[in-house]
Amino acid sequence: GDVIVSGQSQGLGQQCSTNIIADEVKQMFSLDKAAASTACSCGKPLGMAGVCLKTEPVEIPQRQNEKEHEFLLASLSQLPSTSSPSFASPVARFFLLSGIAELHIHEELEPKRVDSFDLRTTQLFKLSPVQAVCISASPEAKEKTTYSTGILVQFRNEKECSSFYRAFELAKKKLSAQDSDLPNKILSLSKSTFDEKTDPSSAKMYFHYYGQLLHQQNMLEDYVRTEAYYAAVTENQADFVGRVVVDVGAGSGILSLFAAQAGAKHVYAVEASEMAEYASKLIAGNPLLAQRITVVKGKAEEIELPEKADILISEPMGTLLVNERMLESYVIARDRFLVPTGKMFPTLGRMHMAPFCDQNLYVEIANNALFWQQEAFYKVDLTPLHEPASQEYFSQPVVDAFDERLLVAQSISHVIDFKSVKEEDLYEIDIPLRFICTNGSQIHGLACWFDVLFNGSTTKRWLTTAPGEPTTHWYQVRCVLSQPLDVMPGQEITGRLHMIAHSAQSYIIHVTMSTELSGPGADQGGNPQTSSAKYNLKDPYLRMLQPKGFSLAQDHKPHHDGQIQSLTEH
Ligand SMILES: C[S@@+](CC[C@H](N)C(=O)[O-])C[C@H]1O[C@@H](n2cnc3c(N)ncnc32)[C@H](O)[C@@H]1O
Repeated sequence: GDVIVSGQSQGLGQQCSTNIIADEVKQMFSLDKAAASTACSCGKPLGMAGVCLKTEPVEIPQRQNEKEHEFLLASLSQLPSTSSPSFASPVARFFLLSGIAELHIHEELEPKRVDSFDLRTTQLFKLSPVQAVCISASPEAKEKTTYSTGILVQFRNEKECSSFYRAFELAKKKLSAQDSDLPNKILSLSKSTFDEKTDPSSAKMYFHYYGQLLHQQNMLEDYVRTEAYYAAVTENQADFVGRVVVDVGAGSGILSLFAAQAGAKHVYAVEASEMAEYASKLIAGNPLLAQRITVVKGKAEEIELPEKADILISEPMGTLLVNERMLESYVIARDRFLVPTGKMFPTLGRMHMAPFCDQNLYVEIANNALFWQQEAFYKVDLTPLHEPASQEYFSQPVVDAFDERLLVAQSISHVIDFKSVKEEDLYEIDIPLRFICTNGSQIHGLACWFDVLFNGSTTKRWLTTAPGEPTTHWYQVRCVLSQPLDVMPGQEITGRLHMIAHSAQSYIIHVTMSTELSGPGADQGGNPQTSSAKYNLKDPYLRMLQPKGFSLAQDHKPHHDGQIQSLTEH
């Protein structure tokens, strides 16, 4: 599914402490890699605040009622500071006692002088694979909800950084478990990967959207989508019979119900929004299946389940496959819950790209900015804002269903294998482009769409959002260039699609396309040209012709009678 919301949320109340910490971190450091280039006297590269720290993880044997994880550190100092390190040979120790979880820092040979951080109000931010900053609320600052104590940690390598990070998360998790009084072993951690990388107001708006039945209905009524899932599950019953299933982002619970219909032993329907309540209601209303489904309200990154899953089912796709950044939650759920030999439905996704020619679209976008060309708008000259307005319009990815005949080259694709992709791989997606133009025309930009594969043991099934196929609620996406390119038949176009994830659960997209001098068409007079642009996938231009564009797909009737409609097979 996809949430297409533009603009900022209003009146979402007070920011949570996570945001306050994140803001303070941003104020304390410019998070610019170039700033961290100098070296410490010990020869290690320095962090942005000039701290170098070595760690040697040492597991301390468990004592009665006490668990400790200890790290030997090379050096460490407080932030913000340019002063020399506050400890010459510091040791970091995670101290856990009933109801207390603290990070203790002390001098290696002088254990009595301890700086302690209460883990309830302490956050660890990874700045890079070998660098982290630890920010804590000082007691007097707590009332003012500001965070003032910080240490910057530079690790010798990724492994040591990860092991410190894991010990930190473990200590917080243990604290949470101690505090938690929830039944069914369901506990929420104080802070998760999701919270760390997501702007709270974006998350609030996102889960509010999915908490509404009308938006779940919107997805259920996309029969191309729903039929594809139904068919993939039903045709691969062997993958579900007697198996434990986790439905990641269950929404209304529809996929959990499909899995239970296919004979799953038990399904955990994990849903973070208020929709979890409705899912429980819907599932309870289907009593033959209900006894094999448990709704777990919470984020896939945070909830705990009593057993591992044999199969994950999910619909985490957004516009251009990756919008909403829910694929990351799917991958995290894989790492947390799926047995190593487990299956994922869907199993992989492909992004497809091709250059297109669409003069009408180009003129329409250019005309949107014409308003700002008025020289006497109530006697005010608006023209100084024409150029920025035009840039703004061209920075919106266009979402609509277009005629496949507008494509001027064979598409290329980029595969994301959900079974093996790392969560971090989705933070930045860099795709080299190379096309051979089939006809001479103007190129107005890059068209993109996606498909996903359900690699069942019995049947392989694709769900596609390609132009020319029945339209889905994802439509297609086009990045329009303000400077079109002229091409000859057979001419080569090269370039790059570079997508960088941001905390509002979406991506900034950079597109560069160039015509080459070489190649068969080049000798027919084409000039080398380059055009590039930047788009925010969070802020699309919704250009669907009908309010429910995917009604084009209504020839795929809802499934009522046990018959499976035939869908596109690749
Ligand atoms: C695209 S909808 C799919 C709903 C349902 N599975 C279906 O196919 O109709 C995605 C759902 O996942 C939920 N969701 C998104 N991120 C989540 C996360 N990290 N943990 C749990 N639920 C999440 C959303 O609230 C939303 O209901």
